[in-house]
Amino acid sequence: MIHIENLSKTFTLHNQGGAVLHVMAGATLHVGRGECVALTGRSGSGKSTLMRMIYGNYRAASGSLLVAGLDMVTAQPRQVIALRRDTLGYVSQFLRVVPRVPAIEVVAEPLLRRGVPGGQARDRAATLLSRLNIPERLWSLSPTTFSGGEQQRVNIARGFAHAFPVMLLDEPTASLDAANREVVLTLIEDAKAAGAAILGIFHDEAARDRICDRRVDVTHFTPGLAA
Ligand SMILES: Nc1ncnc2c1ncn2[C@@H]1O[C@H](COP(=O)(O)OP(=O)(O)OP(=O)(O)O)[C@@H](O)[C@H]1O
Repeated sequence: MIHIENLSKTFTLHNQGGAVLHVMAGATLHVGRGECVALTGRSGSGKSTLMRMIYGNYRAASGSLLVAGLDMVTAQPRQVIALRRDTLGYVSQFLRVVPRVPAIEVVAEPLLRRGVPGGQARDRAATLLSRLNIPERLWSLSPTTFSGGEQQRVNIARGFAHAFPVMLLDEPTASLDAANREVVLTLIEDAKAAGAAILGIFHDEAARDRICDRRVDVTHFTPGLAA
């Protein structure tokens, strides 16, 4: 579902005399259905940059990057939007909170956007919020005032509301307590069992060992650092 061949990335710093940074070269990686792959490598090796290229936030300089058959190097914005609506999910580390939107709507939104009827979407959102131990009295409130951990759990509930065939996870268990960490690991295992292709950054080594089938060390794709 994710096919990456010989991908490279440069950043041009226009505010610093046009300096060009070569941050990635020769990146090659494949993630199939029902597989979970962990990106590893030291800080600054390019894990987040690779995830952002896969999600379509950064454009690669050269090489090939296919997500569910869509070529992300040449894709049009409307194709990327459709891919993100139906096929490619991204659980970022932090919730981007829209003021005044209740938590249950935040979680239901990916389903509503796909045309799932409101009642059904909110039922699914309620199930996830319960599983992630968000007290029901908070569901009708905006997550802006929630604790850091509560916001993270709302973010995870939102990320798993629709069963995306391809998922990117950025430290999904960071700073969760043991009970909620277990819930999240089970959600990931269920998504895998349902055939999702998952790529993630997991500093939680025990979590990585439990759910990931393989590791890819991004340091091998870092110019000047490659082993
Ligand atoms: N928008 C940007 N503009 C310029 N350079 C960038 C940009 N984003 C990332 N970089 C550079 O690309 C390299 C890889 O950064 P990246 O954030 O992908 O590393 P990482 O492996 O995710 O690190 P960490 O584990 O610390 O989060 C770094 O040298 C960083 O400075």
